[in-house]
Formats: sequence, C-alpha cells, structure tokens
Amino acid sequence: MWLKQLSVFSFKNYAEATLYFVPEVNAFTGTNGAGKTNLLDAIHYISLCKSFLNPVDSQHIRQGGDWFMVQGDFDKDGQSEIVACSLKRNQKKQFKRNKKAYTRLADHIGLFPLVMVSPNDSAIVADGSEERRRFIDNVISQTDLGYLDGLIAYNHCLTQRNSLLKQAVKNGSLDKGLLDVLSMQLVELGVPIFEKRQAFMAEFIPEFNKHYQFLTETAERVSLVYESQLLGGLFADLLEQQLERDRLLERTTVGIHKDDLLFSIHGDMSLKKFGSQGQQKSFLIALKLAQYSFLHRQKGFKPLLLLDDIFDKLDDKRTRKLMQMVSADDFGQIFLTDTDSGRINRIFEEIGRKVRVFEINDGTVQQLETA
Ligand SMILES: Nc1ncnc2c1ncn2[C@@H]1O[C@H](COP(=O)(O)OP(=O)(O)OP(=O)(O)O)[C@@H](O)[C@H]1O
Repeated sequence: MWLKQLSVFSFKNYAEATLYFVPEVNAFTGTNGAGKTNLLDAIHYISLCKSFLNPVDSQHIRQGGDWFMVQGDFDKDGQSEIVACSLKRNQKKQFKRNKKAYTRLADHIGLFPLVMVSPNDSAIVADGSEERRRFIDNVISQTDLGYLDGLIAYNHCLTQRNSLLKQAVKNGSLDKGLLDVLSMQLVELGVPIFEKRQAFMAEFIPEFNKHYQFLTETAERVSLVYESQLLGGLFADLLEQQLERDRLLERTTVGIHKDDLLFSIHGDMSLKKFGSQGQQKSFLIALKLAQYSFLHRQKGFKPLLLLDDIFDKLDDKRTRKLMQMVSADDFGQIFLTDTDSGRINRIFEEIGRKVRVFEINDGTVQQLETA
C-alpha cells in the first residue's frame, strides 16, 4: 500500500496543492513554519480520520476560509483507492472512500495504517501514564476492531463505579448490590483488555529491543516493561481487597486504567530522569519502529511511515543508521520533513537510496529532482 497523490484545498496554510509521490522516500523541506508538518498532518487525516496535532477539526480550515478538503489516492494491491476528508465550518466532518461516505469513521481505521514519529512523542516519556496507555491503545486498535469499543465500555463502567463511590460518601451509605454489579462488569470488560495488552507487549518488546540495538549500535542497556496491577492477582480479588481504600478515596484504585509502561536505561535508571535527549529520542524512535513492525505483521502489508523533524537531536551516525534502516526492505513508503534539503540529498546519496524532495515555501510546493 502506498500513497500516489495527495491534494489539499484550503487546508491550514495551503490554498491548493497537489503532490505526486514515489513509493520509496518522499521528503518535505523548507524553513520553519513553511508547511512541511501540515502535509504530514493531511496524510494523517486521510489515514486515521483526524489530525495528529490538533483535535479541533475546524482549526485546520485555512484562515479566512469556511471549508477544507484533503484527498489521497492510494495504491492498494494495484487498485486505486481514493480517500477524501472534507469539513465545512459548523458542519460534521465528511469522510469518503471511493466516493462512498462512511457512516462510522471507525470503519476506516486500520485500512491505510500509518505510524507517525514526531517531536510530540516526547510526551510518551515525559508525561503521565495516560500518554503511554494511549500509545498502546492506538497501536492495538489499528489491528483489533473490537478493542476500542471494549475500552470505551470499560471507561463508561469505571465512571459509573466512581460516581457510586462518591455518592456513597455523600449519602452516608453504599448500595453494595449495585457496586457488586458494576465491579463484575468492570472485571468482564477489563480482563480481555488486559489480556490483549499483555499479548501485544509480548510481541512488541522484542521488536523494540531489536530496533533500539540496531539504531544505537551500542550495548546501552534499555528496558521496556509492561506494568499492570492485574499481573499481581485476579482483578475481582483486587477490587474486593481495595474496597475500603476505594471508598475512602471515592474512586476505583485498581484496574487496567492504571496500567503503565516502565522505560529504563542502564539497568534500572528512569529514562525520563537520567536519559539524555538523544537517548530519549532514540528510545521513542525504536518504540515507533516497533509499532511499525507490529502493524506490518498483523496487517500483512506495510503501513506508511511519517517522520517529522527526525534529525533534530540525533547525531550523524544515528541519523544515517535510521535512514539506512527505514529505507531498507522492511519498511514501505516514507514521508519525512527537514529544514535542510542539502542534508537530505547528502544522506540519501551516501546510503545509495532514492528520495523525492519537495521544497515547501509558505504553503506552496515545488517538486525537486529525484536524487
Ligand atoms: N488554519 C490555518 N490557516 C492558515 N495558516 C495556518 C493554519 N494552521 C496553521 N497554519 C500555519 O501553518 C504554519 C505551520 O506549518 P507547519 O507546522 O507545517 O510548519 P513546518 O514547515 O513543519 O515548520 P517547522 O520546521 O517549524 O516544524 C504556520 O505558519 C501556521 O501559521
């Protein structure tokens, strides 16, 4: 699967632009604020029905306009697949595949899988556990249609249980019958999610290690561990054991909503506290490349790989290694951004790979020679 053509109309800082890609590496170059990332975001829209940067769709309408459209022409097994996303201000987003509108956007997710590596990924290391759960959930839901529905149902049940615990404090008594029903539902919904996360991590961790070692070429020991309270006992028992604490804190303190990923370096030192910026970036890239390998295996075809501002904070050696790795056969079509077109040409010349470069300038696009 690869994207042959992308058109954007009245999208962010673009009035209108059409780009024709190659199935290998495509690079957007230009100064800061030129509109390079906006093009990656347009690709993200047609693949995953939303921006990777900003959840407010209307803010992607070009300033002064009242609609936008993004259209992509994919090649999937030799067949052309046209995906279009459009939005008129104050109306619902329209999403079409081969001119047919979707009733459920969720039906589109996973048809044109994509992995994005961006400076925003730093939140996965720096922020709270919610970001890391979001990462796991995003990966699994691109391959397992029921996963997201299960997670939504779990969160709904969790909200109900929490408000019952709150009410109990207010009313001075707890409806134990209702609490038991909600606890049972929470277990029924939570255990399959836990099992899916566990199975996913078992496949994912070795991939991650492989990519990190290749990228860094060092014996730099890093580790990635899946942490879940459910690893320490049956969910139903844990809920029972924590009941008094839950009543006191007026919320559910055990469950898959507390899952986390533990990132460490040099044995057991926290990556967040002790890793250098370059090490953190390498860790995040390895995480995303492992996501790529997982999706590839699950789908049976290669997802798109989007690399935003990838060279920042990586030394020359790691940069070259990374480009060598992603332009090899295990990876499919790549889109990347860089402020320096000279660097792109130099790196790809050195590693002997083809790249099509697009020079972006204030929302206009010029296709340069393919090196
Ligand atoms: N709705 C909008 N209407 C008009 N312009 C917009 C809109 N949203 C974003 N922009 C403009 O898009 C530009 C940012 O584009 P983008 O993030 O793609 O830059 P970039 O080339 O990736 O830059 P950098 O190298 O700094 O990452 C900014 O100039 C911003 O003002």
